[in-house]
Amino acid sequence: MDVDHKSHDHKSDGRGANPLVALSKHGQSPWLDFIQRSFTENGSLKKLVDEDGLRGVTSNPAIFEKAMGAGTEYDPQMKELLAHETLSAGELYEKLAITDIQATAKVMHPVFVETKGLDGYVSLEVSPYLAFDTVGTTEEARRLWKAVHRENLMIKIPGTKEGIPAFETVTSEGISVNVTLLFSLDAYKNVLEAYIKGLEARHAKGQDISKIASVASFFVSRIDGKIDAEIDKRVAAGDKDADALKALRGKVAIANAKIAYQHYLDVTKSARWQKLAAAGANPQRLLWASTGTKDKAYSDVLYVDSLIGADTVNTIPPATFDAFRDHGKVSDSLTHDVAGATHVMAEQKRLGLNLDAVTETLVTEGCASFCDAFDKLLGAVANKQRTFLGDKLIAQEAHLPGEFAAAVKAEVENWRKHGKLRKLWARDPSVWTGGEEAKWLKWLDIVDERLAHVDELEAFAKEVRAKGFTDVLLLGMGGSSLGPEVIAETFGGHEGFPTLHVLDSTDPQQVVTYEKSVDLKKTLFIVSSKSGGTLEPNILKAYFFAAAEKALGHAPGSHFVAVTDPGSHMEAVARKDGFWKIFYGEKEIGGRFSVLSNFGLVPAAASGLNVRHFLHSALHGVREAAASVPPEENDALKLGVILGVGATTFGRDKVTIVASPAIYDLGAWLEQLIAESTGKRGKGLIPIDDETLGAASVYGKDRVFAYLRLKDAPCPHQEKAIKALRDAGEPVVTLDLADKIQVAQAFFHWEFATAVAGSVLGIDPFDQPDVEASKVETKKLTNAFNETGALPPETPFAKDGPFAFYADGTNAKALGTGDVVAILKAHFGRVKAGDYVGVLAYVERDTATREWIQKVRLGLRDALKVATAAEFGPRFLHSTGQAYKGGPDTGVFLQITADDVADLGVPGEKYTFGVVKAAQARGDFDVLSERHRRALRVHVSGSLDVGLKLLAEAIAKAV
Ligand SMILES: O=C(CO)[C@@H](O)[C@H](O)[C@H](O)[C@H](O)COP(=O)(O)O
Ligand SMILES: O=C[C@H](O)COP(=O)(O)O
Repeated sequence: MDVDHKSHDHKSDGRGANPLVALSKHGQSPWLDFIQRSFTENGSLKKLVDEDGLRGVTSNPAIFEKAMGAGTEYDPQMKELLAHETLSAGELYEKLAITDIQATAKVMHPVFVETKGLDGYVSLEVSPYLAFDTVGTTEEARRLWKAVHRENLMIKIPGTKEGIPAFETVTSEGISVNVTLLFSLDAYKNVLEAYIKGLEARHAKGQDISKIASVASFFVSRIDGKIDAEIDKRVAAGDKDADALKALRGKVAIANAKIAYQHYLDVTKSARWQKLAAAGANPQRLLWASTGTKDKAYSDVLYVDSLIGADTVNTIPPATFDAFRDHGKVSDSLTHDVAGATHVMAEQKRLGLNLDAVTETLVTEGCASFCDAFDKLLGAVANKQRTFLGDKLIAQEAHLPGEFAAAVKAEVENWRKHGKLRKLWARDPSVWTGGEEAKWLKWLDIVDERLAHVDELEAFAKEVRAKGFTDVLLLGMGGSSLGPEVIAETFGGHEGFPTLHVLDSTDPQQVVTYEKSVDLKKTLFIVSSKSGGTLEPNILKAYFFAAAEKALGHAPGSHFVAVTDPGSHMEAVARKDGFWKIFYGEKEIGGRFSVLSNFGLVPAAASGLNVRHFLHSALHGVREAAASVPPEENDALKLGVILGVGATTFGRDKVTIVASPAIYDLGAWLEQLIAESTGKRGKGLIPIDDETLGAASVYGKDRVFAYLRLKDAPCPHQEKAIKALRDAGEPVVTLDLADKIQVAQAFFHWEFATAVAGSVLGIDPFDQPDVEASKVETKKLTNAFNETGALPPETPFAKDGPFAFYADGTNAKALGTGDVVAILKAHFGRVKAGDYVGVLAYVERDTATREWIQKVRLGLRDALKVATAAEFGPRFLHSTGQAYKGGPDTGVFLQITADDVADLGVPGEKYTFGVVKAAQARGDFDVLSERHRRALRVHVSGSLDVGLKLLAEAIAKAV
């Protein structure tokens, strides 16, 4: 086509009638099967209307793919849109397409007016992903009809089994439709029937049916493509019917179309139709689509020349349009030799060419190829979008060894081919185990939802500031504390706002340390518990409520805020105690997916973080992971696939988190997300956080490194070590954050990746069966304490100096009764390649103990060449504890408990904080033992400092 706007060289230039113009004299309207922005804008389209009698335009996903997929024509609008809105690739595409459709509709409108609504249409197709979804198609048709808002629009709906009822419904609502992808006579008959029914329904309601137009797009050339190929195959194989078969070459598609037209004529003659016609109904014309010649042996205008008839449309691709202008032959070909067409149809049947099966395949293939084109198109849009947004987005780059990369590619393609990403967003639990997953997916929408209400959080922030609090002390565990902790550690203090502290321990000393670090009279307490029933936040609330009351000299409710799910026990407590405010969480979001809900946002706002800005960054993460961003371009999905495939195919299940110092605490949140979501039923990922990077030689072949780098403040040691790991062929995924605020984006990115990894692993990422198990064991022990005034007695299997050793029978037998070094040697001697060691310390988590545990774990890693986890109880129980108990049986655990220097009472309870912590450690240990894990507990008596020093020395000697 003269897309370059060259002058036409056709018979209207003095060499006779333009065949395109002549078509209308035979009742056929030539439409153009093509759209491109520049073609519309530069006047080329109008020229076709003026000179060639063009009377309509059609588009489809493949056409838009060609238009938008390459070049820069659409860039200015993309940039303009992205400057004002945060859009997914699908939303962006749709806006571009609608602009094109509206511009085209404007050019075609005079035709619409002139032909009194017979022609002048432009078609826009519903998403090809919806081809087998009646409800989705119906909704999308309504939405696009409204969004484009042009009387000369036709919405294109595929004529599949599912598309036809949608077509009938929207016809009855007054929407003009082009039913596409029709290959078989039967499907066409059903479509025409649906059209009539839709009109009848509307007419029965007394509504106008005269403004509805419709065409049925009957595909032609693709039929010959398939049938001819079969003919050629059989002829080449020496078929006995070779001559008869050859006689059908290039004939079946046209014969099929001619017979369809006969059906049209019959129906429009019927009394039923005449009744509608009398009420103003327009017939649904047949539109010949796929009319470009594919086989060079045929005339390049075969599918135009042969299909001319009254009340029909031919949507002609550009090259064929030009060819027809040049040498098309106009006659009433459609009704010519119908008997011959009937004979061809009978012959194809007799010769077993099986047109029915062919047309069925063509529908499936047609839908699939539009999906492929749409994937390509959206991929191109997503790519551009990423370029235009630049630094506003986290940049992800994966460095994977060849085999690993190939397996990831294959799994990503599997997601694309099976539309799994769309299923995930459609909350289809079959993405995981087909269980309860759909009930836990509100985190997918929470950013949009919270942004819509962000002014409430901003008002809260203002009030907190006005009240002059100096500190905010958040009391909560796991999902209710780790997000706030990342916010506190990453963003620090804000001028004029209180400092945020997060307490997630029952260690009496740690509770006291926090109490002393704040001014109780000027502290805002945030009691944070989704379920509202978790032991720790309840007893911490009891403790600090009493302490604040004492300090203030009056009921301290006005200094307390609760964040909890509606209807929880904590809500009742907050009401009873006159809390200043209660903020609600979403019941359909699990704790570890709750950071972008009020669980993260309320403490963020209270500490002065700009929550609007924060949520806006998170929104980029949401849009980047959207259903419309094809898997290959969808970084969050790819990250999940890398983690899942790494574990399932390559035994690389230790997700080693490396984060730049300024965002280091993200690892603590990630640990919970990854471990609690995936570590169950003997499978899962084991997150390894905060393990200072070593040389490649200290690692086994069981790691995937996730490097979260703050672009302008990377750590030189990490940079060097990561480079060395990459060079050594270790798998490394780097996520570059241009700004700390992108921690918000990282939250969503990882939530999404974790959900995807869960799917690859074949588990439900939203439950936590083994966390519950140790809560139950703990409860039994605290109940026993309340009844008897003591925890049930226990006997060590060995003792050495300040150390007493505990284990279940099997473990104790394996470890013997030697001295501390011998026992530890036996314990760590059980570590094999691919295992990990967990050091689980139930002591105060402070600088000294953190340094101690780091030193110990690095010593273990370097000596044993395995991954190590360094955790503090009871905090990790609500985090990695799930995977240690429920995940792969590759953990070797050293639990450390100690005498408490001083204990603290829990108001209203017999037990103390010390008792609770001891019960938690024992509950944890009991479940580890029950699961036959390799677990040893060492209890340190006397001075903790001395005990830990001796223990470190013993460990060093043992390995
Ligand atoms: O369905 C309509 C118009 O209603 C067309 O846009 C239709 O999609 C196209 O003609 C075909 O997809 C083109 O098919 P083909 O030439 O690639 O076989
Ligand atoms: O991760 C969740 C923790 O177990 C705390 O649960 P919660 O928010 O219901 O108190």
